[in-house]
Amino acid sequence: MGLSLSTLDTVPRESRPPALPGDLTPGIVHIGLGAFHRAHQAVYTQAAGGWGIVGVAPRSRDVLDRLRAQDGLYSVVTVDGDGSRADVIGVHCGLLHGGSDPDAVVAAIADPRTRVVTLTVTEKGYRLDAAGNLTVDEGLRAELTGAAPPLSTPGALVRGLLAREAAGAGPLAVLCSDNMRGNGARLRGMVTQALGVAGRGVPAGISFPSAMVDRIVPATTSRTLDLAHTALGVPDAAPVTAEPFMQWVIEDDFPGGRPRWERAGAILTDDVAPWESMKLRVLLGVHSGLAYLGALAGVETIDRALSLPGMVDLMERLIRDDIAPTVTPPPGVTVVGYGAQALHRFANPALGHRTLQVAMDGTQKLPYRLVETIVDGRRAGLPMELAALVLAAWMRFTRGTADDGSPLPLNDPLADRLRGGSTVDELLAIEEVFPPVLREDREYVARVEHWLGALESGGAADTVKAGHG
Ligand SMILES: NC(=O)c1ccc[n+]([C@@H]2O[C@H](COP(=O)([O-])OP(=O)(O)OC[C@H]3O[C@@H](n4cnc5c(N)ncnc54)[C@H](O)[C@@H]3O)[C@@H](O)[C@H]2O)c1
Ligand SMILES: O=P(O)(O)OC[C@@H](O)[C@@H](O)[C@H](O)[C@H](O)CO
Repeated sequence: MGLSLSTLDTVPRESRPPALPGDLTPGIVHIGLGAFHRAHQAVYTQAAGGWGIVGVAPRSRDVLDRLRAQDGLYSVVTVDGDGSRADVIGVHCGLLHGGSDPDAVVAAIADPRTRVVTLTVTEKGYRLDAAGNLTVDEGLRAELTGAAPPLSTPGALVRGLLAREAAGAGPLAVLCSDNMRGNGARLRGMVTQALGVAGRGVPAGISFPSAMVDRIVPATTSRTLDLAHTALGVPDAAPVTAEPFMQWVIEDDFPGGRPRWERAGAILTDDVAPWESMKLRVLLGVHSGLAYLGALAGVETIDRALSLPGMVDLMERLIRDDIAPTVTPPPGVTVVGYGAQALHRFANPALGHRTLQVAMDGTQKLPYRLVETIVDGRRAGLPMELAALVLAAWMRFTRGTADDGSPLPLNDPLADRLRGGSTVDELLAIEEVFPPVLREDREYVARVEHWLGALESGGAADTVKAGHG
């Protein structure tokens, strides 16, 4: 017998949730039942108390079926060098599959009890280009105009918001929990454009707060299953692993009300921007650097990439010399201190966060993690030397082989175009990723070419060890 309501009383008391899903009011519809939502927003919402989440799996049914078999229960296994603990989360009071039952998703968004819709659908799920334009093909147009079932995220949101308006179901906040620059404004832009295709405007009383979300949550592995089983005494088929650290900074704009997320330490503010740019440029810029350099060096996990000789020094210099001058931190925080904390978190050996997981979807991630940093730094007259190395590492990564010749999978929506583009200029010409000002900066292009050459001739490990081009 696995984890479920009927076995919960066999689970150690300290691991049990404070309330059961059936006791909660379904005030949130969350789209994207991935690992991050389950270890972050669900944890905050459980601690807030009273609010239940209707979880929507937009595509694959795998996690949904596992959760349904467990009455919505699963555990978060928090790991660090000192050991692990498991906490059962019991906050999902409804579970829907968007792919096979899109009408149920529309009905949930239109339900007057719903006051917040949240999303973790990865950057590509929003179907926006770098400039924030919605990519509308025939299929999406049919979804938005009601000619086809709303299977995509824009489709589900538009049909749900229109049904909600028709039902007079009241105000609502639509909250993005994905890593994206200006995520509230981008989501508002996406919904506005999508509604425009349907010939409609954004209904009154709908807000799109910005948020910065942070917790390292690697993909679940068999080790996660083992740790959860050991801690709970019963098998859990849907656990997630997470680091102890978690942070959520949210723009406090919830016209229909919200859970008391601050009970679990969330920061409610009127200005998320400094938190967001610090996280995207420092933590995620460095994360991507470790992922590409580490993958090229044949290193499987982020902590092992950080332990390559010279890597800590290189990342500290990247933060101090290249990234920090482009970031205005929130009051009371220093970028270098924040960066040191990020490096400490990345060094957690128990996370097993795979370099290839962090490396995926590079064309979606690089603009806000690295490219905008480089453009700002160059505009300020800085050399941006180590940022050029990270960019060169991504370019080298797109060639599809590690330094020892073993294949590296290129998991990216623009993969076809990347395989074709082999020179620095050809890659910098991908306008969805790079603005013209970067390829026009010939001195900088030469720097990137120089690092790419160093990576190709000497390999990533030796290039990092040397620490200079
Ligand atoms: N995992 C982390 O450490 C972490 C931390 C902070 C933020 N995030 C954010 O959360 C996102 C998801 O991370 P995760 O760890 O849950 O990944 P995951 O692979 O476990 O889940 C991805 C989710 O996105 C959905 N999805 C993927 N492509 C989609 C598409 N085209 N349309 C609609 N839905 C789509 C999937 O159905 C799934 O629910 C990340 O992309 C990031 O923006 C993750
Ligand atoms: O989740 P992704 O694929 O967008 O990015 C991978 C990681 O860089 C990211 O998830 C970080 O672990 C996370 O953002 C830390 O809060």
